[in-house]
Amino acid sequence: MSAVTTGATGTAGRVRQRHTEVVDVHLILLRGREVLLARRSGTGYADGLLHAPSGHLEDGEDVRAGMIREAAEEIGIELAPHEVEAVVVMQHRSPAGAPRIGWFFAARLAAGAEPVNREPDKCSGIGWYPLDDLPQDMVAYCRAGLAAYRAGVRFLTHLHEGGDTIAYDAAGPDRAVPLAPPAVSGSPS
Ligand SMILES: Nc1nc2c([nH]c(=O)n2[C@H]2C[C@H](O)[C@@H](COP(=O)(O)OP(=O)(O)OP(=O)(O)O)O2)c(=O)[nH]1
Repeated sequence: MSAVTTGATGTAGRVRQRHTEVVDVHLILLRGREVLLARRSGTGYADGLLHAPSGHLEDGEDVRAGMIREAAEEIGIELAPHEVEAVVVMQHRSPAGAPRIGWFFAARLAAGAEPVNREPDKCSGIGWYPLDDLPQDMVAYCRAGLAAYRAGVRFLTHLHEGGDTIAYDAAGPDRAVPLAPPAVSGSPS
């Protein structure tokens, strides 16, 4: 059996470009019914907006290891593998960007642990916000990811169209499209 390579010629002689996507990971760190959010600053993407602690997967990294690495790098929280649970997978796209695969992991703040802003050059501050009453000044897809988590929706797309804003806009179109019924009805514990 021959290997299929990017740019392989299809049966009709058409060159099929294999699609690739960046993978990013997002932490839903919970303290009771509050979630930790970080205000982006000086990064060139979504600056001024609240976002979950997050980052890009590195080459060869598994998604859970990437989440654990980002949590330590960005907020100084050391998580064991059994402490993080994959809760939402979302294909998302910025208004001017390419689609990405975003994984969201939930974790509970351990007793005695205290997150700190480890990347003040990229983040102007971190804080706790009510999961049931999320702030408006957020990255829209991230807010949709948290709302999906609350609703028990595990899989969704959130694909902006040109002209949308990266920021959540309560009056704008809702780009969240669930791909399966909620796994659990009601709020997660
Ligand atoms: N930097 C960047 N992040 C984006 C874009 N679109 C988009 O959804 N994101 C998301 C993915 C991640 O959740 C988050 C990026 O976090 P980050 O800038 O802290 O990434 P990182 O820690 O991996 O750092 P780096 O790879 O950029 O050096 O924002 C984009 O165009 N640029």
